[in-house]
Amino acid sequence: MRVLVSDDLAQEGIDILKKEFDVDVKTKLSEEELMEIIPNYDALVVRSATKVTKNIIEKSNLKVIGRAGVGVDNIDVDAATHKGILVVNAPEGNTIAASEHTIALLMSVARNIPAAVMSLKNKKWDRKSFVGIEVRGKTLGIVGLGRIGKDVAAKAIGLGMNILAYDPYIINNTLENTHIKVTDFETVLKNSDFITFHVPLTKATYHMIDKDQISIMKDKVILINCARGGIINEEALYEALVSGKVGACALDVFEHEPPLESPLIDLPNVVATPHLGASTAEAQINVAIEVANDIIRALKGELVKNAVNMITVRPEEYHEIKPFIELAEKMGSLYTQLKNGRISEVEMIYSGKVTKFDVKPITVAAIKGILTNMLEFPPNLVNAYLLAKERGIKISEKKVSEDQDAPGTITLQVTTDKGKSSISGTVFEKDEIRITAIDDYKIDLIPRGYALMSFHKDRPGIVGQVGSLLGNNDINIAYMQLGRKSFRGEALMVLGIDEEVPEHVLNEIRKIEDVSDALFIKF
Ligand SMILES: NC(=O)C1=CN([C@@H]2O[C@H](COP(=O)(O)OP(=O)(O)OC[C@H]3O[C@@H](n4cnc5c(N)ncnc54)[C@H](O)[C@@H]3O)[C@@H](O)[C@H]2O)C=CC1
Ligand SMILES: O=C(O)C(=O)COP(=O)(O)O
Repeated sequence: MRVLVSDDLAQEGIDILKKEFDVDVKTKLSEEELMEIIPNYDALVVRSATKVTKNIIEKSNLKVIGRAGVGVDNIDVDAATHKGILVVNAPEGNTIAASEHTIALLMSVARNIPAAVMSLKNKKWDRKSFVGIEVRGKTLGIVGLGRIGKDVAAKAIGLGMNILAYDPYIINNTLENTHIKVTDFETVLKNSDFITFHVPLTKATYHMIDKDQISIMKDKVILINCARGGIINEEALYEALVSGKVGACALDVFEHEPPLESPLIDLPNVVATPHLGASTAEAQINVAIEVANDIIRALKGELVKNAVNMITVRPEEYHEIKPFIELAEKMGSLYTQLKNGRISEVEMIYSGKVTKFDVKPITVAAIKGILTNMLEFPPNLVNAYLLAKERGIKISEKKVSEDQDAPGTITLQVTTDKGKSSISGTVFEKDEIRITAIDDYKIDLIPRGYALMSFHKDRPGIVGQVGSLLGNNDINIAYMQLGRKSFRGEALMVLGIDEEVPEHVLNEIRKIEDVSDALFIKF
């Protein structure tokens, strides 16, 4: 397999990848150049410089895109998901680097360090122009209280600052640090002397700071952006810096990088660095190793650690949940081999010990199984959910009987224009998976290899007739299961078989008196 690294990646990561795959490092490629070579690769590793556009993704045969860092705003994740390409990042390796850089920027602005350095290097001994302000006792507003935001808070508390934070997605009582006051956005903007941003660039955060937001801030507020250009509207910021409403700002990131034409960097009250937040020796080694290991896992089909566009399983639960994932996929596949009709709804019902897990990956596996027989290109765990939604299929899940000591069972219930039907399954000890019911028929089917299912009226002789037809065609029966709704009523026969059943044999079975249908199933 081949891996392309298209941005600067620490050698430690490249070495890990090279042990397993052919690795090419080609940086500073244009979109056209990348589009030309991308079909040759199974994996692409980037930082923030490469823009992984829809055009590139559509031309590719990639299985995984790795981001050696946190922000994935340079990758068209939707396009990747649609194509079933896994996106992974390395979210933990550069937290400290980014938060230390934020504090460095904060102190640089507060004490005019860059301008003072330049002045002295120009052989001036000017102490008057660079009188700074102390940060102790001042209020630092933190927008985005994730990994970096929290670490900045801890460091700023150490500097004696008061912290106001805004993050609508964190649960207040999960914060260990009681010195952080979590409040609403407006309160942070109105009451902070310094405001620092640690949110990802998304539709919701794009220009979250514009003219209106700046207008309610304290006069001479100091802004720090070490997260992403685009979070602050640069035009509005420029005006506010010129008018003095914003006293000063420190920027590590810009809407268009490099921002060499940006008038912002020429302003005296702007401290600017060229996207250095993650640029420490330690962080670069961390993220390179983190992403390289996930690329290896992804290309080997193993569980990845940091999936961006796939529901993942907690590593400590992986071994327990894995057989349920396999079972659900087989149940989904069995469903579409048995039934037809336009699917409008899929409901997954969980009971017993499986309810202790986050069951989303199991639901997605069932959807994958269903879609595999319906689509020209088989879906995977990355795009199955999206593809089902695009086809108007409503997906839901519920947990019933949460007795976690009971064996875990799953029921797949599908609604189509022809009605409702269901398949149930369970996992026995030693991860033995079984299909235990199809609609009202109770069975005990091992979903592996091949099976023949015949629907017929319960009467003596049918089993023998089917058996001899198979025997005459040299098809070996491994085991047999019978399920019936009532004595001499409708019945289902399941035969585990070692060979494929050709269509003409199926037709002969269908001609047997009282047999309503016969289907060959591949697991
Ligand atoms: N300058 C640099 O070199 C670096 C920049 N970054 C940037 O920093 C960002 C944050 O990184 P982490 O803290 O590791 O990510 P994280 O995912 O741990 O934290 C992001 C936080 O933002 C919050 N958030 C999301 N939308 C929000 C909104 N609309 N309003 C308020 N809060 C919102 C989330 O709930 C989350 O707690 C990254 O997305 C990346 O863009 C990260 C590393 C280095
Ligand atoms: O990790 C992030 O989000 C960063 O912004 C770091 O970017 P970089 O890898 O240094 O181009």
